[in-house]
Amino acid sequence: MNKIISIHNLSYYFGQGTLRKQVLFNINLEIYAGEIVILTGPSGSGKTTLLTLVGGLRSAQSGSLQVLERELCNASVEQLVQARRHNGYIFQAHNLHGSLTALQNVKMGLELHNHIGQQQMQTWSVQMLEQVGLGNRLHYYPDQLSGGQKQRVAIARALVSRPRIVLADEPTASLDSQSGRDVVNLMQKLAKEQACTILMVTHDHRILDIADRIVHMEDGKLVQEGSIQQAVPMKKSSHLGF
Ligand SMILES: Nc1ncnc2c1ncn2[C@@H]1O[C@H](COP(=O)(O)OP(=O)(O)OP(=O)(O)O)[C@@H](O)[C@H]1O
Repeated sequence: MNKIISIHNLSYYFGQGTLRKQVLFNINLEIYAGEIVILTGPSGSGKTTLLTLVGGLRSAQSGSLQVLERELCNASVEQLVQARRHNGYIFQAHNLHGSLTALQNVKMGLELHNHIGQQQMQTWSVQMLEQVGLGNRLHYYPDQLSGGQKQRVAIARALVSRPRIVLADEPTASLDSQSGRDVVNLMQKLAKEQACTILMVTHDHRILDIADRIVHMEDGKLVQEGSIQQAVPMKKSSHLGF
């Protein structure tokens, strides 16, 4: 299988000088093309930090983090911007622009891709909103949509550029149980159709079954497989990429 993300002895520190604090310790993990990997663990264990490093939203100081064969550890700002072009992001708060319609928000997902013409952007964005069941809400503003609908717009925005990797941080946290289930089912379906890899942070045990693999973090470290099985009920087998 094709390795999409390859992490070796990765450590991360926040702050400088006497305020410097290590939050990730020697992380080792491999993620393959088309996998859905869920990161779980207690609050403060480093899940979001790891997700943002993989997403090129910050750069790690030590070890190796290769995403699509690019080294992101100690990467420059420009290298991180380049790396982000291949990613779609979905966050807990949908982060839609309140002054833009659903369609305009989805088009923003194509903003970095300047080789795509206006007409193409329009067509792809409409098609993507139709795929998430919002073809009849193209011109609605976020305020006029339910929580689940807003999150579906966020999914459409993340996937419209057909990213190789989708990074999701607590995508169901603000949703009721049914909307949360609908949202992850949709992510799973679209990701499989587009053959993209998903790395998702969640505390929501109701959605763990969509994972091909569950990775558990504690105190900035990935913990062993045995501990994962004790920590979270799983419907599918899991293993760490050590
Ligand atoms: N910008 C920051 N500056 C300094 N420390 C930070 C910063 N962001 C996070 N931390 C610290 O890094 C550690 C890991 O935080 P992180 O947000 O990655 O954990 P998490 O597992 O995602 O937690 P949660 O489930 O609550 O979101 C925590 O101790 C946190 O306080």
